[in-house]
Amino acid sequence: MLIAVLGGDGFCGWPAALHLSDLGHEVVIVDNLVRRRIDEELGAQSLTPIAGIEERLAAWHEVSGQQMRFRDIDLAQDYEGLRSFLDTERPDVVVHFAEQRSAPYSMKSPRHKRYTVDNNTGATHNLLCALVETGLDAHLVHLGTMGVYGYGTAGMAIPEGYLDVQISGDDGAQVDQQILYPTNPGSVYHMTKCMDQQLFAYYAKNDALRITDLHQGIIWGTHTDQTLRDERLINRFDYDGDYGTVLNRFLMQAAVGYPLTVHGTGGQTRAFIHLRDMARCVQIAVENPPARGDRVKIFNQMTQTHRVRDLAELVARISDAEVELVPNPRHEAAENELHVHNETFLDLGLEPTLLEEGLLMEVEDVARRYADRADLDKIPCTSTWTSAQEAGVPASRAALAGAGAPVSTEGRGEATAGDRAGDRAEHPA
Ligand SMILES: O=c1ccn([C@@H]2O[C@H](COP(=O)(O)OP(=O)(O)O[C@H]3O[C@H](CS(=O)(=O)O)[C@@H](O)[C@H](O)[C@H]3O)[C@@H](O)[C@H]2O)c(=O)[nH]1
Repeated sequence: MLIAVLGGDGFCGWPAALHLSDLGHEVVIVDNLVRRRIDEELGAQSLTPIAGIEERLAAWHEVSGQQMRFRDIDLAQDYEGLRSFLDTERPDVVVHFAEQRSAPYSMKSPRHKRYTVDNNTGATHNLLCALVETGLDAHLVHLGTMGVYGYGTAGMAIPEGYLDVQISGDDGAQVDQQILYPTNPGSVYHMTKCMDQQLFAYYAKNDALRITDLHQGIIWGTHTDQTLRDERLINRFDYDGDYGTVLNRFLMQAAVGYPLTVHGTGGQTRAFIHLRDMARCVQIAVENPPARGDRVKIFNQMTQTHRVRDLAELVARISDAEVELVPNPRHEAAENELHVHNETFLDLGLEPTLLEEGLLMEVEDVARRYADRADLDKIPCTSTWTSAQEAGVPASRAALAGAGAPVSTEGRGEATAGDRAGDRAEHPA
């Protein structure tokens, strides 16, 4: 198949593009390279030394014989460029990673909030509009987030996108309905992915576009089989306070002897997935498109749930690092449980990479190897969520945790630990 990978120079986009190319697909990367410019803006570099896009493509050609192509298009700003790209190339599949993906970055200032909304919503809507205008029946696979659901669940597992509800009808009889699970974003970034969901639902209904939305958890890891084949193919490893995700940050912090920065009590429970499972999930989604006229297909793309303080304790155990509880810069529930359905990918053959298997290798191979490139001043999270928070106004606990979710601020350690990879029914945390 001819596959356009939008955002194919980024943390998930690059390894996914390599994986699809390795399978023999013809891959065209579309990217405006803005993530590299944001590195300059923040004065923070990837821990790993990433090559320029042309060098990446040349290296991949050298080691694999596959020729990936690159087009520099800003999807949010250059509708005409995007439309004409789709019209000329006529890809079978469009994988859409081309969004600003950091929650802290999206909360830094009014400029960052507006950029994130304009960029993410603009890119997604331009893409949908251009697919309709060009009459292209390409399968659109979008990288969404588990964060659309909010993280508290009222004693139930989060379904894959849709919720069965019963409401009282006009005549008093119960009416069954299936609705999109109510969104409850925790940052401006996460809010843009909620807005994406509505755009997808509308275009699937109105124009019969074929769309798959992957509700992905937090990525950990850096390598895939492909990125390991040559140092010029190495993937990004973000550790800074804006783009570094929690487990990779802990691994890096352990490698440089920096106390592990647990926000608040560390009672936040989140969904996780290894980078290489992400690439495999994208492949599975590409190979299992919805039919024309189907509703948006939604997969929960996660394999394990973990509580932040449990991750810190695990990393501390294997590395002798210290754990430090720091004030939480975010407006989020201090403690939550998280139960998630993810049967669709497991049924389609995903074999999860377990934290227990990959963790040590990640510490040794990546974090320690490139530790001398670290700038410790970039580690603290300096982006705060609200001015009310700075002024000490308490957060609305119920709203933070999710509609109707009971939130305990006293129940540290009471919830069952969430580490059941491969558990097909659900992943209690
Ligand atoms: O040093 C740190 C960094 C983070 N956290 C905590 O760890 C949790 C996760 O933070 P994160 O930065 O790892 O993840 P998040 O901001 O949610 O965003 C990341 O994970 C999302 C999936 S999910 O979290 O929504 O499932 C993706 O959509 C985003 O693109 C990706 O950047 C939060 O409770 C945060 O307060 C710490 O305790 N210490």
